[in-house]
Amino acid sequence: MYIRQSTEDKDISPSAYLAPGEAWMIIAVTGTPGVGKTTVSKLLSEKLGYEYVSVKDFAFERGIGEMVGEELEIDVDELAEAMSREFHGRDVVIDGHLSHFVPADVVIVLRANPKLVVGRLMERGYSREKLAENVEAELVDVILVEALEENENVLEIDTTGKTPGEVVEEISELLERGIKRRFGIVDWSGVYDEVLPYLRLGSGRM
Ligand SMILES: Nc1ncnc2c1ncn2[C@@H]1O[C@H](COP(=O)(O)OP(=O)(O)O)[C@@H](O)[C@H]1O
Repeated sequence: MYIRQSTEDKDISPSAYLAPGEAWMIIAVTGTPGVGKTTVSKLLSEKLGYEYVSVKDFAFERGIGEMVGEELEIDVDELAEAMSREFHGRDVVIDGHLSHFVPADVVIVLRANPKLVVGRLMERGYSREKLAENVEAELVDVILVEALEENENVLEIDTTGKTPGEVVEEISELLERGIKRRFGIVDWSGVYDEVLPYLRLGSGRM
């Protein structure tokens, strides 16, 4: 199991997100599929008056990546380059589980109890394998760890038991307070047994 680092909660002024002279802000919203990225990103962009951009649509429209079966496999370097170029000088909320690979002023990592992720992905008709892959990823903090490797400014938000509006309020408040880095706020080890039947090791295929 992933060994959690201690929570950091640093108070820094809001302007610390932006380099001197920059008046725009790029916010990346990432997380495991099903945690609520699209719902929260759209609401957040409305509240802030920012543009909303979906990584998937952006990549598809510009021919970044290639179709593998029914899925678009996105080249993250190409994505990061194209987004940096296009979003220079614009206020944007980027929605997608690859958004943390794009240069952003802050990365919001949404988290949700893996039990919720199971329910939402089953509803979407995910295959057993894709379901397992994603529930495991949420359980052991895969996206959070990647985001921390990619960006200094990472805010982890637990959406469990909250409405999308409450999540957006929490994000706005952290941004207003100028909090640049906060993580280590969830621990899913307690629900491991309950989601075990949905994991790859639970199906004897490890
Ligand atoms: N606090 C919350 N934040 C975001 N989504 C939530 C929340 N509570 C329930 N939901 C629901 O969870 C689902 C998340 O779907 P979606 O936003 O498409 O996730 P993702 O983009 O991460 O795959 C939606 O049906 C949404 O209404």
